[in-house]
Amino acid sequence: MNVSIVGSGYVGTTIAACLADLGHDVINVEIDKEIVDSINAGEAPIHESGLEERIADYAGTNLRATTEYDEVRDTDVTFLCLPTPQTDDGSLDLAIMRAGAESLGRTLESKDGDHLVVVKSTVLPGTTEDVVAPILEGESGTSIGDGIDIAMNPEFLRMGTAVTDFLEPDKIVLGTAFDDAAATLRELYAPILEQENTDLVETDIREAELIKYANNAFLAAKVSLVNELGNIAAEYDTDAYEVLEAVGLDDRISDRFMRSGLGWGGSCFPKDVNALRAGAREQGYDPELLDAVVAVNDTQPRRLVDLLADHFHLEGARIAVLGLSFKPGTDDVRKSRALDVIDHLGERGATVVAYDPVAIENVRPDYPSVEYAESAEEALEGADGAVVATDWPEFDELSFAGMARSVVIDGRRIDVDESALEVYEGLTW
Ligand SMILES: NC(=O)c1ccc[n+]([C@@H]2O[C@H](COP(=O)([O-])OP(=O)(O)OC[C@H]3O[C@@H](n4cnc5c(N)ncnc54)[C@H](O)[C@@H]3O)[C@@H](O)[C@H]2O)c1
Ligand SMILES: O=c1ccn([C@@H]2O[C@H](COP(=O)(O)OP(=O)(O)O[C@H]3O[C@H](CO)[C@@H](O)[C@H](O)[C@H]3O)[C@@H](O)[C@H]2O)c(=O)[nH]1
Repeated sequence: MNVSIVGSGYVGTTIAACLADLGHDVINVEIDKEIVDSINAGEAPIHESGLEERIADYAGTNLRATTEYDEVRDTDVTFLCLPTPQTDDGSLDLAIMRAGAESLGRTLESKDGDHLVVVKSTVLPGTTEDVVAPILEGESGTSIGDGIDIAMNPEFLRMGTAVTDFLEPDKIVLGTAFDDAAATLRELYAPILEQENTDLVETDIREAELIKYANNAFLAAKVSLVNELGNIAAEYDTDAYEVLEAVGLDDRISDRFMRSGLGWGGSCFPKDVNALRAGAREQGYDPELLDAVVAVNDTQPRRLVDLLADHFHLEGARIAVLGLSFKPGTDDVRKSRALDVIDHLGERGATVVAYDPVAIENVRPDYPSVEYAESAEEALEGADGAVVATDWPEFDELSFAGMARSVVIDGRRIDVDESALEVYEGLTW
């Protein structure tokens, strides 16, 4: 199938490479020329396991990138993978979606033959049908259902495991209004749907939109609950990890998303939970539980810095921050909890020396006063204290020997030889 993908960020690039892997002819339409050049040169524009080799394999054959929307006309299906950020008040900002839909609609005005537009971005119920569809109709002069069809197909991949999550998902959700669109998408995803562990959910467009938010709200709430239980466990001087490992044996609860600590960050949970809260309020419902989910999450970085401050004055102290990305396996630092930790340390007058295996360059421009080290050992050298902000596997079994005082506060539960340290404290254990 000939597929175009508008927006080549974390999602657009990953799904383009994966759809090329499934044998489709794929073109990425992206306004950032650096990303376009990178893909066409066979290089991954982001750090994501399994992406580099796929882009290297398919670039120039069945995977291309361009800044020109015109090439969309040679394809049958277009996925909109554009950002849907939050506004200052937390509500969903659709400005980029609107602009992308306008460009796409104008392009489709001169297309012969049918075209399917699929919203992949995370959007609140009603957005696809009441915002995107009218723009497409207005710009193209073609009615939905009569030349252009529209569908909503939310994406559940995670950063760090994006390629395998896309190729081996638990479920594929297809929100459609017309049978033809569902049939086209079933054909596109056929190799994935043939897998035993992938469920197909066929539903209406608005339900598909809400499934994505409900999914993320559930997972974010689970981590916040686990963090609240962890905070309580620490007050009782008990180990939350032991407690929650036992709780997770109940298959109604499951052992996944049970890691307590610094909380959730990233480009999705924060903005999606906020958009759902704002959307609910707009609909006249007060989402008290989701408000609490965010409130618990917001307290964790400060709690971690408070634990450090119990051992010495932070004013003038040299603190190593291990990990900057919002989770291991990615260079994405959007809403990373590590940045909140750095902010709190800065407010209390500490000097921060930070290390991350891949994310430093994404932090440096916004945090010029932070010192950056080339290894964890270098960051720890001479430091008065250290905090673990991201659970990169390379931090397991790390030597803290070079520290001036080995006071280590762990926000992520890495493997540490506690006996070699003056102080080792976990945020929730
Ligand atoms: N990142 C994830 O893990 C993830 C997972 C599932 C769903 N989502 C959702 O997918 C959507 C995209 O997320 P992302 O993380 O890939 O965003 P991103 O910011 O990484 O990428 C978006 C890309 O779109 C490009 N762009 C902006 N305007 C454009 C235009 N008019 N035409 C063409 N390209 C344009 C940008 O330059 C950027 O490269 C969001 O709605 C997000 O919530 C993200
Ligand atoms: O037990 C856990 C699990 C996760 N986290 C944190 O939660 C955040 C999110 O982690 P994760 O969900 O693994 O990464 P994302 O890439 O943000 O993926 C989420 O957001 C995506 C974008 O919407 C969805 O597609 C995915 O299904 C959803 O898991 C990170 O800061 C993690 O450190 C914890 O603190 N404890």
